[in-house]
Amino acid sequence: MTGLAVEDLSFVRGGRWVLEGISFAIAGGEMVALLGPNGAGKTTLLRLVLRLLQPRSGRVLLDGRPISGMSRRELATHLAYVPQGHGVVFPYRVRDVVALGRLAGGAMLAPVVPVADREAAELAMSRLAIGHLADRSYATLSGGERQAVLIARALAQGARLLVLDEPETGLDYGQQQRLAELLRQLAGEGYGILATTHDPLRAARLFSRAILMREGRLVADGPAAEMLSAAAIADLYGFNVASVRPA
Ligand SMILES: Nc1ncnc2c1ncn2[C@@H]1O[C@H](COP(=O)(O)OP(=O)(O)OP(=O)(O)O)[C@@H](O)[C@H]1O
Repeated sequence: MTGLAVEDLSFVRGGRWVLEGISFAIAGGEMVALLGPNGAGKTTLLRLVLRLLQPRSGRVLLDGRPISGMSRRELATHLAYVPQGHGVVFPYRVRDVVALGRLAGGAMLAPVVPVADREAAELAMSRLAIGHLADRSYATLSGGERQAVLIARALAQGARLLVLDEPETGLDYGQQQRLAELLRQLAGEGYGILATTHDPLRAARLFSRAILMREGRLVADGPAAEMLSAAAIADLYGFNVASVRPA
């Protein structure tokens, strides 16, 4: 199948099963939220999908091919990662950070960035409406601006599956709305989207599907509005349903 498939994935860390028997698939056009309490294994799962960790058993496939047999370059043509914007910060110009997305796809480090790569970077910046930031230092940007730059970098990469780690963290309300609109548009164009989030009420509105994890296991997978009912949220995070306010 096209898209991402995770098959019976398990991972052991320090003699402890951190993930067990995780299976799901994401097709182009799907917007999938990954939720679960702290320590549920969400980051570990993303790192396995990105091949930054090796599973104890099971496998990850992209467009039907196991990622274990792909070169880094091939992997980057299928899948782009948007980390949290407040990680390590380099004092590069924004246009150079976005152009780095092209390097992931195998463009050569050259004194002059090839025209096609420069154009892909410019297109991605205009898509995110950050052209005015092109010559600013990434280190001086706000959290929301950094998030937009990292998404532009992922789009410049050309991959059709986007994996985002808590993309709304640190964004104000307006920026959250703009991010939501952009993700919807991308899904409408056939991008597959997998994002971790700690906000089930927003996830229920924004995402078409939700995957819920607890203690290293997948406990539910289905339409977001259905999976993230007040009762389901209370059960997942372990508190009284009466304290969940409607969205
Ligand atoms: N580097 C590490 N060394 C040892 N244990 C780790 C390490 N990273 C994560 N863990 C443990 O693995 C388990 C899964 O962690 P993971 O970070 O995947 O969870 P998470 O769902 O992403 O949590 P959070 O919502 O807090 O980010 C947890 O029990 C965590 O303590």
